Amino acid sequence: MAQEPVRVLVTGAAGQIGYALVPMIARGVLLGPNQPVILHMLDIPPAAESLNGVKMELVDAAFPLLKGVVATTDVVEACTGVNIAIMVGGFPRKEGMERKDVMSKNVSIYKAQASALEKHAAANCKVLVVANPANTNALILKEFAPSIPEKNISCLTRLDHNRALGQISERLNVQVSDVKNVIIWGNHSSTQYPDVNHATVKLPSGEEKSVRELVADDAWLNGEFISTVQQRGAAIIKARKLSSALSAASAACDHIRDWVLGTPEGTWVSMGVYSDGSYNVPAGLIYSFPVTCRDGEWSIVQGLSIDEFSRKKLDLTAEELTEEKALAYSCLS
Ligand SMILES: NC(=O)c1ccc[n+]([C@@H]2O[C@H](COP(=O)([O-])OP(=O)(O)OC[C@H]3O[C@@H](n4cnc5c(N)ncnc54)[C@H](O)[C@@H]3O)[C@@H](O)[C@H]2O)c1
Ligand SMILES: O=C(O)C[C@H](O)C(=O)O
Repeated sequence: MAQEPVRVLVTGAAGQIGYALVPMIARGVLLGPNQPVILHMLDIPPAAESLNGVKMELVDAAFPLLKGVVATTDVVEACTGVNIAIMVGGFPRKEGMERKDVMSKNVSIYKAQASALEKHAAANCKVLVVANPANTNALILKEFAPSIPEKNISCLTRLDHNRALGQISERLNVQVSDVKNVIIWGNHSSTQYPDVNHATVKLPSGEEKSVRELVADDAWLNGEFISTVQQRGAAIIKARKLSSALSAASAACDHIRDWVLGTPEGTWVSMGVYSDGSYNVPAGLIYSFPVTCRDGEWSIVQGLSIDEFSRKKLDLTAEELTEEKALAYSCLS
């Protein structure tokens, strides 16, 4: 029997992530090759013509899974009936800025769009915030959409997770698909903590070995590896004069696909989710944790050992998120 189409909202769809993301969604990268989709694309009036151009290209691409396109500058029309909302709309940082420097422009967008989603999205809509500062925008969206369950609101740290996998794969000269269970803790910012203490590599023999053992260079793992992942967004901006787009779009698809369809047995991924106090992270922050997903729900992986070095890093990034929350409220008032 033919499956009902899923309605997927992309805000900021005329921007550069949007341009990379919408064809991925229409090709089945988000929800699999058998799931039809209807795309809802939102942008602001100055971008309306460009948004219409993206719609024309989607029609011209004749994607078999794409059953309809709504391209609009009306937030209510954009949010109506959506099952998945990927919130990319906002302003990116430029070279030399930290992500929280775009806070005052972006948090107000998330306050405004929270109520449209709350009132008009389908029940149980899953929300992924991509726009920076991603954790704090997601928190503001959550606080101004109190009837959306907190388990349905997340932010993107999968890009950082994938960057960490990529760095380990290059260092060990192994396939990226054979590396798993890195963790991004905390904020999608330069205080995030990319942690390899539980990560493994599958060897050609089929045996799984710890990344720390295989790399055998703690100075690199505790130093350059961490700073490379933390600063990768800035390195891309320096090189491209634009922030990451194709890798961000791909990571957004990975995030939603695993959330909806489940993580493979024995594998976890990183998602920014509402803290319940696990690992002594203050409750009430949107913080990146290791999670597994099943039946459309994520759960934080419990019981991982945290050494003293890691503890300090988990706390530092939590402190930054607490400060960002206060800053966000001061921007809104
Ligand atoms: N979390 C991550 O891993 C990650 C990765 C890359 C980029 N980002 C962030 O994603 C955001 C988008 O990046 P980009 O490179 O696509 O930027 P972009 O400037 O190319 O596109 C952003 C789009 O959002 C639109 N927009 C602005 N205000 C809006 C509103 N109120 N409603 C709807 N649309 C609105 C703009 O008109 C523009 O078309 C930035 O904040 C960037 O920093 C996050
Ligand atoms: O770094 C940025 O500002 C863009 C994005 O958050 C990234 O990590 O690439």
